[in-house]
Amino acid sequence: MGEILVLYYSRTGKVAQLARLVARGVEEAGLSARLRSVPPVAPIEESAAAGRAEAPSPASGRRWSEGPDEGNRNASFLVPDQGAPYATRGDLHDCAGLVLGSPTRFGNMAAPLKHFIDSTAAEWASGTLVGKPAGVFTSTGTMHGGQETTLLSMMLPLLHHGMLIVGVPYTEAALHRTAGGGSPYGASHVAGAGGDNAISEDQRMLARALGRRVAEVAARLGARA
Ligand SMILES: Cc1cc2nc3c(=O)[nH]c(=O)nc-3n(C[C@H](O)[C@H](O)[C@H](O)COP(=O)(O)O)c2cc1C
Repeated sequence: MGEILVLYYSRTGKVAQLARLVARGVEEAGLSARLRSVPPVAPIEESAAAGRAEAPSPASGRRWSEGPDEGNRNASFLVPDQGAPYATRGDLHDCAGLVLGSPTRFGNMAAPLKHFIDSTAAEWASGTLVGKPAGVFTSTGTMHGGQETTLLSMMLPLLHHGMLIVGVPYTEAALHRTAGGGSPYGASHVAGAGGDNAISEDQRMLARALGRRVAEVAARLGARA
């Protein structure tokens, strides 16, 4: 049981890009990453929740790329994310650690991710996630639009689940340098009002550092590749 679940919601692709960077960090630490997303919520939920194809298997040797903007740092992502398959609650049972990502919405996590978390009462009751390491990441439109409140609020349900919260330490040099996203509470990106900002080198390094750190802690707790 050596996989780290990278579970996210993304509407226009920024959090999805961060998720792939986090997954790379997990693999740099020698564990596998399972990338999963959650469906949008809509008044008629069934129509919003059509299935997605199975993910490429990390076991096949494929490394997670950083997504469609590789080589185009100025790409705009104002299109619906076509990201990872939707998570099942079984993914929570399987994982050795969890990294949770959401866009910031009104200073908080987005409803689709909260909706998924609210469906995990059975896992809370049975202690499925107790003692497993967890980290969080987000993307905002603006610099002071609530990255840290979102990251902190995302930790709350993880603490209720008994998870061990892992942040990003200041021994990561990029945390001192970054002029945008990235914080000791987790990885982040400032997308800009139109979503046009590319994920900066420091933000990329910090997203990978978060994935590495969750994986390293999971390994110390007994997870094996
Ligand atoms: C309903 C809604 C609320 C938002 N609230 C905030 C906010 O409070 N602060 C902020 O900086 N950006 C806010 N944004 C912008 C998103 O956080 C930003 O575009 C983010 O990069 C989207 O991530 P995604 O590309 O993964 O969907 C909001 C966007 C929407 C649609």
